[in-house]
Amino acid sequence: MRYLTAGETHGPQLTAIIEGFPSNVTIDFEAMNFQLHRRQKGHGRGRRMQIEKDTASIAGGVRHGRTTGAPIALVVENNDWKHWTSIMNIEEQPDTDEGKRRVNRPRPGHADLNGGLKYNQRDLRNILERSSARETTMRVACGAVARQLLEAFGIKLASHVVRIGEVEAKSPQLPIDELIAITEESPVRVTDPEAEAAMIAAIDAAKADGDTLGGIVEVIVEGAPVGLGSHVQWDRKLDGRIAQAVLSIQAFKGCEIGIGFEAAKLRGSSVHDEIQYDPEKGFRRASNRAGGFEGGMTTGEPIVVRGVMKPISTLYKPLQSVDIDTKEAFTAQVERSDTCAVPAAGVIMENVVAWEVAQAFMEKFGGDSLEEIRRNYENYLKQVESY
Ligand SMILES: Cc1cc2nc3c(=O)[nH]c(=O)nc-3n(C[C@H](O)[C@H](O)[C@H](O)COP(=O)(O)O)c2cc1C
Ligand SMILES: C=C(O[C@@H]1CC(C(=O)O)=C[C@@H](OP(=O)(O)O)[C@H]1O)C(=O)O
Repeated sequence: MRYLTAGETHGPQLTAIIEGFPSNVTIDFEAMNFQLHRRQKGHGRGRRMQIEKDTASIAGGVRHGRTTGAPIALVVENNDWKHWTSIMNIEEQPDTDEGKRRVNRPRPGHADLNGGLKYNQRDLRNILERSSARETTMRVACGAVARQLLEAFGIKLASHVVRIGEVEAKSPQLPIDELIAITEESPVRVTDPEAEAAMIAAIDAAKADGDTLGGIVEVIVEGAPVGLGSHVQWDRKLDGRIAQAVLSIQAFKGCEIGIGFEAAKLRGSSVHDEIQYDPEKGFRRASNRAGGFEGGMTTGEPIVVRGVMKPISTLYKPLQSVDIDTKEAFTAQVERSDTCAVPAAGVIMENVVAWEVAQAFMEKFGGDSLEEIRRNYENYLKQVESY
């Protein structure tokens, strides 16, 4: 199972094609679009999110509400395109820099300069348009389709914000449905009201200073069976693949599985999860500091992944840069921008993790139709139960 995305942030639309998705999965369009809606929320986003009302339409691979096994084509239209039609004109460009809204003063922290040098583009907008996190709309749409397959097997995902700037939220050990219900109501996706107020104040203060903030989000996956991923080859280790997916989200610079970096400080006896056996439930762990992984395979305990997002690179009080034409020192270009997108990024992370788990699920249980996957899955569960 794989997918590719295409499209520019201010172009007409974003597109994705999913290949290898099984047949006979009922697609809940409302649930898919709910994920896109969640991605648009969160305190600290810029004006763009008021312009867009993201909904995905399906242009292939689904008939009468069910997948057919054919590639699934997804489209999200950019409402903002109407304001950018001449600037983004695909066939001919206006002659003036102003008409093109040319970018020639690269923003430190963004893809502008590296992309301009690498692709030999003197208008850095040609880099900006594709490097923008607008692209994550399609990653969320694909993840939202993948999680419908996971849900058919009782696998659920949730996320919450752990940190924004200096403010840390209490990390609750709540049942997953409760975590989902509370975070959905919070403008910064936390369950801790004190931290919520402090995070909102920190975002507002950064905005007032023309500055930005990053943070940490945690994703939890419940219900994944033991044995997704594999120890036998480096690129089959599911924890490694999840880390790659997380680090590929724009502005993500770190990823932890379970207690992650904390493990460096502790002795083995305080890190590893002791093994127990329950005649009813089978093999279990006394704790889950490993975050649901050993040897690149799921243990059957919840998967716990954290991602670190750096502060947004575009500053309304810009940092020092260089004009690529004159080579003179100049302040970086200012584009309309978010102050903090950590809450939205948590939703993105949830959906990219969903994709990786679904892909590993497909590798393990194979099958072209939902029925075939279910047979394989149930047989495997019997094997594990009688082990
Ligand atoms: C949800 C989300 C929203 C973002 N919004 C902005 C933004 O408004 N302005 C900006 O400069 N960067 C924004 N970014 C980050 C940039 O896209 C990212 O820093 C850039 O593509 C360079 O990639 P890198 O930071 O991974 O190296 C956002 C990232 C995410 C995940
Ligand atoms: C459009 C989205 O995020 C954008 C990500 C982004 C960036 O540089 O990554 C810059 C901003 O773009 P714009 O200048 O059009 O407002 C954000 O709004 C989105 O998340 O859908």
